[in-house]
Amino acid sequence: MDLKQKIRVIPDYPREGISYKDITPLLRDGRAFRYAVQSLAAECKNKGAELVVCPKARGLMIGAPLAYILGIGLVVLRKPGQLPGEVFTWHYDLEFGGDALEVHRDAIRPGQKVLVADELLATGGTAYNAIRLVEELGAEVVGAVFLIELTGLGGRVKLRNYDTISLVQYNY
Ligand SMILES: O=P(O)(O)OC[C@H]1O[C@H](OP(=O)(O)OP(=O)(O)O)[C@H](O)[C@@H]1O
Ligand SMILES: Nc1ncnc2[nH]cnc12
Repeated sequence: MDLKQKIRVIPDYPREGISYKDITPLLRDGRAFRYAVQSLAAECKNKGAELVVCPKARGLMIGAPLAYILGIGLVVLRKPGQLPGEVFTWHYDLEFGGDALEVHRDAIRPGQKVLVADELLATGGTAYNAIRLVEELGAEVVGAVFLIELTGLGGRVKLRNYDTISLVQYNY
């Protein structure tokens, strides 16, 4: 199945120069959605992962069904202030200002094998910091998995120490 046909490219959104990859048409096509997640699951089923960890909103749309198919747990990294229990906060710098990801302190255990999953890899800043957070808690990242990769933006180089998988590629 050609998944690119199910991804809508919107020029100059959310601002001029950005070529936005909109996955909502793929998500609402049941066959395409299932094919995409099953394909990702097939790529990472032999990694021995015990947990899928995904950053925030859109990562969850891929991370949750991936964890379900693999039969392993799911942990979501949230923006600060959105989790009710005791949290671990990972602060990081982005090109334009700072950001942070938060996780329940007891959600990721030392030594656990983790797949980091997101819907899109661009500069790799988000995935890299998700990985750093996971490692800070003593777990091991066995792969980074994405529905879409923007190959010209350097994400794969930033994640060069990790096995990086993507299903659909665009230059930017
Ligand atoms: O590789 P990067 O340059 O870090 O870009 C990729 C990230 O950008 C988007 O998230 P966004 O920050 O828009 O937040 P969202 O989770 O609310 O979708 C996307 O879901 C990735 O997480
Ligand atoms: N071009 C893009 N389209 C959709 N989401 C993104 N996140 C970062 N870059 C993106």
